[in-house]
Amino acid sequence: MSPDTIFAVSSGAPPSAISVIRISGPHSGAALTALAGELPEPRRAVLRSLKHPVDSHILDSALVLWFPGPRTATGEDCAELHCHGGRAVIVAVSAALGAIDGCRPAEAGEFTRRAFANGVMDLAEAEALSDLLAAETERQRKQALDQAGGLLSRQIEDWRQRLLQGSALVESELDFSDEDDVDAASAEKLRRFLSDLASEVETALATPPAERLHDGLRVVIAGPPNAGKSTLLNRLVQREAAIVTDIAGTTRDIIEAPVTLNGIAYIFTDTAGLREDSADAVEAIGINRAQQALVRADIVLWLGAAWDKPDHPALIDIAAKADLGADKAGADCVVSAKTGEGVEALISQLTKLAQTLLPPLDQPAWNARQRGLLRAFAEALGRAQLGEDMLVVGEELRLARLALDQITGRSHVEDMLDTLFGKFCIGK
Ligand SMILES: Nc1nc2c(c(=O)[nH]1)N(C=O)[C@@H](CNc1ccc(C(=O)N[C@@H](CCC(=O)O)C(=O)O)cc1)CN2
Ligand SMILES: Nc1nc2c(ncn2[C@@H]2O[C@H](COP(=O)(O)OP(=O)(O)OP(=O)(O)O)[C@@H](O)[C@H]2O)c(=O)[nH]1
Ligand SMILES: [Mg+2]
Repeated sequence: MSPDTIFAVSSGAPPSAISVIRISGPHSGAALTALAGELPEPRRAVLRSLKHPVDSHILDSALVLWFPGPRTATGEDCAELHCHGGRAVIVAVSAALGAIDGCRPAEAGEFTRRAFANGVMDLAEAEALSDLLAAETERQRKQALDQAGGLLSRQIEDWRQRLLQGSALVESELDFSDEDDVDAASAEKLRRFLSDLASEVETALATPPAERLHDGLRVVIAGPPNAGKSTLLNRLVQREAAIVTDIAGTTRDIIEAPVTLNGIAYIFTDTAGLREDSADAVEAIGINRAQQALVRADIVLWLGAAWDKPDHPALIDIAAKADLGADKAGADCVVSAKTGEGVEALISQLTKLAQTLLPPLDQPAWNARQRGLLRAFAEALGRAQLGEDMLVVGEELRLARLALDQITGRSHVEDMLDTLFGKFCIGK
């Protein structure tokens, strides 16, 4: 049975200057003809009056495009109506489309789901497209655009091809195994081949997770009471996110403020001042939360004494209240949140440190789902290297390939499709 033809507003919320209504499916050409007259030349915008297919009253004057399949964004016949972006225009044109046989409004993510089903993009590319739509920083945009263009998928394809070569070696050993024992030299060659592959996967797993890039690096500001933590937070996020007073113990709860600096997304966290002897029950709970935040931090901005520094691999040791001449030997950064002195230098140190904690540009960024499958891939490769029996080795290589195929969605992904495509907006 041929699929429905779907349509939706693919541009932003009305009212807007222009509204793009996308149509995809086997009746796209008929729908376009019904509203706009004869089909224009493929991929050429033409100005047409859109008319209601039943009573011929004019709905809008619009630019329309015709994209015959299968070389289209969804792999199906597609059409676009670039209408005026008023609500009533959209309602009228949508009603006219809905009245055409076989046409119905699209569900969230349904265009992209069809692109995936028709092999226009694989699952990793669809995930990256979702990231691209959510991107708010320059770094997120670059990463998602590269990955939507196949950066990660090409890596998977390379590994997959090499895995197939490994499987072919195993097959040829199995073919000859009745003549002789498995040739020791070729078994060794296979092992080396697989261990090279496994070490590349380990390198990929050692890169920082994609979530850090998308959710923002967690920067925790910590130190004793009254150190100037909340003042620094407010300075960094350029608003009064936290209450500042000269009373020690002002901040009690965790205060989170998302901000973008130099194209990198952060979540800054202000915390209660750390002290051992708090008599106040509320403050004591706050201190406990501060310690938990420190454990989860990607980066710590430390405003306390050098000897009291928490043990954290990514920490910037700050001498605060520089305008008071406050001095701290060996500090990484001297800052006055009050006057702004040293704040630029702090931000550039932070940027440098952040670069080391984010997935490197020009390399795939692996999300939690993909990392889980990479681990399964690496484990199967590990077992294959240990296998003595070529039948066992062959089976492990098959499992390894299955893990790769789940990353790109070649197999076994039905259960995650609704979750992924449901995240898209209608019209995508
Ligand atoms: N107006 C409009 N703008 C848009 C989209 C769209 O669908 N419509 N896109 C929707 O997401 C994005 C562009 N993505 C697209 C991806 C592939 C094809 C496509 O037709 N690909 C064919 C032919 C390419 C060619 O002519 O060179 C192919 O790859 O075979 C079109 C749009 C962003 N901007
Ligand atoms: N002169 C000067 N005073 C500062 C500076 N930063 C903060 N202060 C003052 O120090 C006092 C405490 O500042 P806060 O930012 O509330 O300190 P805090 O570390 O958040 O304190 P708690 O929330 O109690 O742990 C306030 O009176 C601030 O105005 C600074 O750079 N220079
Ligand atoms: Mg505070």
